[in-house]
Amino acid sequence: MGARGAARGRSEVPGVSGDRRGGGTGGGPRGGGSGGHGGPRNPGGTGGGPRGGGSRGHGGPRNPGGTGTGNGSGQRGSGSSASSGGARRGTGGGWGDTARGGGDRRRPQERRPARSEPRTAPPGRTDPARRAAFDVLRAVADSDAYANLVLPPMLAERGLTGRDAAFATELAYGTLRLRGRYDAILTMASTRPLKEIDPRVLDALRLGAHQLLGMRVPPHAAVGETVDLVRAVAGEGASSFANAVLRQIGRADLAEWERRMAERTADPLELLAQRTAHPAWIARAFREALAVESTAGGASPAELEKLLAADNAAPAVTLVARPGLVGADELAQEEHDGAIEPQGTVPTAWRLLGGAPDRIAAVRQGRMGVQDAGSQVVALALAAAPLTGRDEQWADVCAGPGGKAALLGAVLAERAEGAGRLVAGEVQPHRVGLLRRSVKAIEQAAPGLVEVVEWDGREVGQTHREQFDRVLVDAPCTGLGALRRRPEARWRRSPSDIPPLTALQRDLLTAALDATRVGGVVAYVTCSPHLAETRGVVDAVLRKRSDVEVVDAAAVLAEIAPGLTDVGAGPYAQLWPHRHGTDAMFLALLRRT
Ligand SMILES: C[S@@+](CC[C@H](N)C(=O)[O-])C[C@H]1O[C@@H](n2cnc3c(N)ncnc32)[C@H](O)[C@@H]1O
Repeated sequence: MGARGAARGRSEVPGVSGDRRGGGTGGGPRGGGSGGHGGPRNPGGTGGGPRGGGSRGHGGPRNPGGTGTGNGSGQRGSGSSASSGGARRGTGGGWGDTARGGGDRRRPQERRPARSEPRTAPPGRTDPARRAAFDVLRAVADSDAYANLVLPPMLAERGLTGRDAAFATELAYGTLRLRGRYDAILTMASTRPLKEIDPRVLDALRLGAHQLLGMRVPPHAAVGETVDLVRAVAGEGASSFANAVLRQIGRADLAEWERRMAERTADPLELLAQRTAHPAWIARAFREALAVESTAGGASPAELEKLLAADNAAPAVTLVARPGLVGADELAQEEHDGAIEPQGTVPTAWRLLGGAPDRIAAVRQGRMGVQDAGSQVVALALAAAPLTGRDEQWADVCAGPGGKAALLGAVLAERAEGAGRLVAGEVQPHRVGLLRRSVKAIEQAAPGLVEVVEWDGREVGQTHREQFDRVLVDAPCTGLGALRRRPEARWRRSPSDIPPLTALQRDLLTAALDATRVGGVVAYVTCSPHLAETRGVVDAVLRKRSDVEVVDAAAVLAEIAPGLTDVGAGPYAQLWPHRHGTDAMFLALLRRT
């Protein structure tokens, strides 16, 4: 298991008491998000904080790279600022002084504190929204916190709502997401190497850069407020330095900074990675995966750019209507009321049209849930893969927090008419708790159908030898396919995370195959397109076995979601945010022979 899997305890951030455990994933990578692509209750993976308000409408014209500056990563959609988004766009379409309201309009040098003031002012001395964004960045850096778990409780505890909450959310998430781009610009604008800058000052500079280049905050406000923040957290000397650097950044627009980046960076991939704010190793891994998974015989640079840009845009909130638990009439009524619309390609998927998901009764009751459409369709594919003989004993080997288990349970309840059993196992105790909550509605509709267990999935081959007809391995992975949901995730990962994860993934897949009866089907799923975690794992396991055949995943997907085309070269399927509007889910379907 990876290093970040462990529980992370309570927040030490001032004014935050939220749980930022993130959950880890065994492989830890996805943290709170790990069930991200699956979990109806997955706070980390589904974005947090006000949605909509900040995300739409302020990336715009100043962002020619097209990478957007979407705010929250989306799936949760608290709705608290959904309506404020339009208002915030206001006259200039940016986050101007007028939109922010209040605040000291004097020039930075006119706002120097009196000599008697302490060098480090207490929180609250600065603009509260900017201070909140700053504290989130510090929590991410210092305590390995997950931004989308830290920010919402911080906003609540500090009484930041509406526009201020949306501003803080966009500022924190946008800065975290685009950190690589801003660091490249800061390197050019600063007289000091970044590694010699006080980390607190560097985070504030990143926030300032995002206001200047990504949020269309008027330069005097972006610079002045950030300099105040630096003064409050690091003292007068640091504030002069910050003032000089931010003024330098404000002298050029993003297009000009990108032109300067291009002058300094010879490697086109590294330049693209910088412009789209991705670590170069991730951009390279995506390029390789696109090349292998492309039916057109190799990915074009333009397609890679689209993929990287898609990571920087907040995804729409997608809901799952769990079969048998939500009727067509009820869905039609919600659609008629303007609450949802069909997602378009995945039959169970619905797009939330604003507000918080729990405004919908079926969501409150667990009959619907928040779940990426890609997560839905891979679970549906396991349920639809052709199979002869008995079809009532199913298992989900890595089930927490339970998004896919709930969908599988609903399908099985409909299909098996009382005879079915879904064993949903998870290794982390607190995720077992989340899993129990996720399947509650299934339990009510079909008592006894779902059995939730705490287990190490690597052992199911021995403990449940050849018992199951269908088995899901939704493996712990790097989560590189869901970066759009987790602002800081791309900077946390490193290539060294891959080997321990792939070892775990191979073990889990091997165990799942051993736990499947002859003729039964296993779905191996990751929300990462990294070839080492996808084909690499499946091929390595298949090389060691002669009792497995590959089922054409694209053909199964074509049956259940005909609109979902271009899913790769086969026999596996790879979904992509820029092609399918889903997380980058990988699916392999394997039959025991
Ligand atoms: C990708 S998540 C699963 C998401 C889930 N299927 C859903 O849709 O909500 C992977 C899960 O595997 C769990 N895990 C990691 N190592 C495991 C192991 N050895 N046995 C069982 N579960 C494990 C992690 O704790 C994590 O909850």
